[in-house]
Amino acid sequence: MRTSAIVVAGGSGTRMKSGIRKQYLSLSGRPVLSHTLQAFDACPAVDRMILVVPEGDMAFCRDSVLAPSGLQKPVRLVSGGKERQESVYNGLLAARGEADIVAIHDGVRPFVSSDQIAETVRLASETGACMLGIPASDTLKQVDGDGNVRQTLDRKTVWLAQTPQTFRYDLILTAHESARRGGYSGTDDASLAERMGVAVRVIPGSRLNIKLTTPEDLVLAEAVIGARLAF
Ligand SMILES: Nc1ccn([C@@H]2O[C@H](COP(=O)(O)OP(=O)(O)OP(=O)(O)O)[C@@H](O)[C@H]2O)c(=O)n1
Ligand SMILES: C[C@](O)(CO)[C@H](O)COP(=O)(O)O
Repeated sequence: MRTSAIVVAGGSGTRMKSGIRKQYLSLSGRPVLSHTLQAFDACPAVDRMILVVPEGDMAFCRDSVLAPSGLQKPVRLVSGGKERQESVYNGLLAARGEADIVAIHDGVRPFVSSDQIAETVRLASETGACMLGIPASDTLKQVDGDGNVRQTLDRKTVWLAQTPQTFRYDLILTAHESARRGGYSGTDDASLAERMGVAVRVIPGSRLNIKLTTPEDLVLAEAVIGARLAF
């Protein structure tokens, strides 16, 4: 099965409140995005990559992210959209004809493991859809607009979604096109498949597979890098 990774890095990083887009911030001397791409480059289950970036960043990404990263697999640059869902869709269109399976991943999750990527590919090849997640370990509260607890949720059945979210290509393209026709906007790709009635398999990711979203996440990221260097 031909497998393409679609790494989405077309966002503005508003919540990170940094001078440059968070996907380009330096982690251990390399851009965040370089760490992410190298995890997919090292995964034997992935044949090629599509990197989705803001339209105006193409030359920068080519010269300052891809070139120094020493990637072995082909990477194609594609321009992103206004929302993550549109960026993914642009990546899907670019993968047409080259992929039977697509692993869709946030470019700002640099600590994903190649083994876990491979396992999502293996299972998506069998079932059509597989994603990483972690079971909720904190007590979950539903909170109303006034900041008061409305109810405590049963956390036994709640998992926090991660990426990659990996699908049979035709399945996820159909789901995206259905969402576009229906005006549905989801915060992840699995939700588009779910609304089509697809059973999405969730397998354990890692608490280290963090999404760099706010400045505190950078502190965590440096700690992960430090811990890795220590072992
Ligand atoms: N129009 C967009 C928005 C997001 N993303 C990507 O989707 C991933 C998860 O999105 P998020 O963490 O929300 O990134 P941003 O949208 O950049 O952050 P913010 O919401 O703080 O602006 C990131 O790798 C981001 O670059 C994208 O490719 N295209
Ligand atoms: C796709 C995702 O990472 C799964 O948890 C998450 O939904 C992305 O949300 P964001 O607001 O686009 O970062």
